[in-house]
Amino acid sequence: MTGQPAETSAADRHAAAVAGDTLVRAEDVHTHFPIRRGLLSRGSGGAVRAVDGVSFDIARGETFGLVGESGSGKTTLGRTLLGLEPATSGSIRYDGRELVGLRERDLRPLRRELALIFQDPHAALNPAMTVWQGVGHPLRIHGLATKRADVRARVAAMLERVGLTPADTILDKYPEDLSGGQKQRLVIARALITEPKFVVADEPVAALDMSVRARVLELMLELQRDLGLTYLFITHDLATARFLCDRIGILYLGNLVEWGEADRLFDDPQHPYTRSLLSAVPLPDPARRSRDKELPVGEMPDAQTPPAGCRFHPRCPAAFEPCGWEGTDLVDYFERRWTEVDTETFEAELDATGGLHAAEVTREQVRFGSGDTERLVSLLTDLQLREAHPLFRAVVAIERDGGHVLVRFGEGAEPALQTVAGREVACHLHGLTSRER
Ligand SMILES: Nc1ncnc2c1ncn2[C@@H]1O[C@H](COP(=O)(O)OP(=O)(O)OP(=O)(O)O)[C@@H](O)[C@H]1O
Repeated sequence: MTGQPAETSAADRHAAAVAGDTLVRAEDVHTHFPIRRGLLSRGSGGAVRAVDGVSFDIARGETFGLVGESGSGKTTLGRTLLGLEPATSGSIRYDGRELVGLRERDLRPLRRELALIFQDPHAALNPAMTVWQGVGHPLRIHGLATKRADVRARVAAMLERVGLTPADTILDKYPEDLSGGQKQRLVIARALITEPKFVVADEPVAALDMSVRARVLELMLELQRDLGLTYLFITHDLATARFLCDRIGILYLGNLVEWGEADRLFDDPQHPYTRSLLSAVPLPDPARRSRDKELPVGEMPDAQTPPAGCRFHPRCPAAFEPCGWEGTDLVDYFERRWTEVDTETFEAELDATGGLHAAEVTREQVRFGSGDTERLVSLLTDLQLREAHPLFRAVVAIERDGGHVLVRFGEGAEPALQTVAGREVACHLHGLTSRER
C-alpha cells in the first residue's frame, strides 16, 4: 500500500480532530430495540440495548474504525449515526446540525450527504436493474438528475472513478454479470453517486476473496483523498482497521471501552478487552508473537440484560473487586467449577448448595436453597480466602439465614471513559469512575 499525501496524513487528520474540526459528534447515544412479547402486549418486554451510551467524535476527512465482536452494536451505531435507525436518546451532531429527533422531512435533504456502503452486494444492488439504473437510482430519488442521458453520463463517470472501465461496456449489464470485486465497486459507486460527505462502510470487504480485498480498500482510500470523504469503517478485523484507520473505537455490548489514535491502541492497549482482541491478531513481529494469549473467556452476554458494573467483567482476566460482581456471577462460577472438579467433589458441593436451580439470585445476593449450610459456608469461606476467583473479593458477607446460606456482594460501578495515555478508556484499573446506565 502506498503512503498518503502530506496534506491528508493521519497526523494532520488527528490534528484536525484535536483542533475541533469535527464532522460527527455522538454524545451518550442509546439505540434500544423494544422486545415485543406476543401481539397484544406491545413494548412490554424490555429492550435489546444494542447501543447503550456511546460518546465519540469523527474529524472531517478521517477514517474512524469501529471494531468489536459480532453483536457488539457496530451496525446499529453506524445506522444510527446516519439517521437510518432512530436513537432512543442522546445527541448526534452532523456538521453542526442535531440529527436526533429530526423529522423525516427535515432529514431528507441531508440524506444525500450521508451514505452507507453495505457488507453484502446482493442487499445493495437490485438484480432487476441494469448497472446504470441501479447506480443511478439515488440520483433520481434525490432529484439530482432525472433525464436518462444525464443519469447515464453521471453513472459512467462514477464507474470510471471506481475502476469499472470502460464504463460504456458495463452500463447496460446486470449485477449478476460481474465478479465479486466488481460488484463491490458497484456498491461503492452507488453509495458515492450523490457526492456524500460522511460514509459508513459496514464490513465493506468481508464478503470478498482475500486477493481482491486489498485492491478495494486501496480504492476506498483513493476515493477518500480525491473526494474529501469522512469514513466510519466498521469491522471485526483489527488488522484491516490498523491498515485503514486514523482512530479506532472498540465497542463491547453497546459501549465504547477504548477509543483513540490507531497506533496508540495497537502499540499500547489500555483496556483488557482491547488487549485480548489484539492478542488474537496474527502479528508479523516475532518479538510480539510470543506474548501470552489473553482471549476473553466465554461468550458475549445478552444485550437485553448486560452484566452489572463493567459489562466486560465476567470475561475479564484483570477484573477486580469494584467491577460489578453480582449474584449471577457466583452461579456461573459454580457451573464452570463443576465441569472441572471430580465427581465426588461435584456431588458433595451440589448437595451443599441444594442445587443451583433452587437459589434466589439478584444483583446484590444469592440465597441458596436448603442444603448443607455448614458445609456450604465452609466451602464459600475457603474459596474466598483462597481468592479462587476475583468475584470472591467482591463478596462482603457469607451468612446463615435459617436453613439457607446468603452471599452478599458489594456494589460495583459502571466505569466512565477517562483519558489514559492520550486516549479514552472505560476501565477501573486506571482509577475508579462511575457512570449512569
Ligand atoms: N432490528 C433489531 N431488532 C432487535 N434487535 C436487534 C435489531 N438489530 C440488531 N439487534 C440486536 O442488537 C445487537 C447489536 O447488533 P448489531 O447488528 O448492531 O451488532 P454488530 O456488532 O454489527 O454485529 P455483526 O458484526 O454480527 O453485524 C444484537 O444483540 C442484535 O441481535
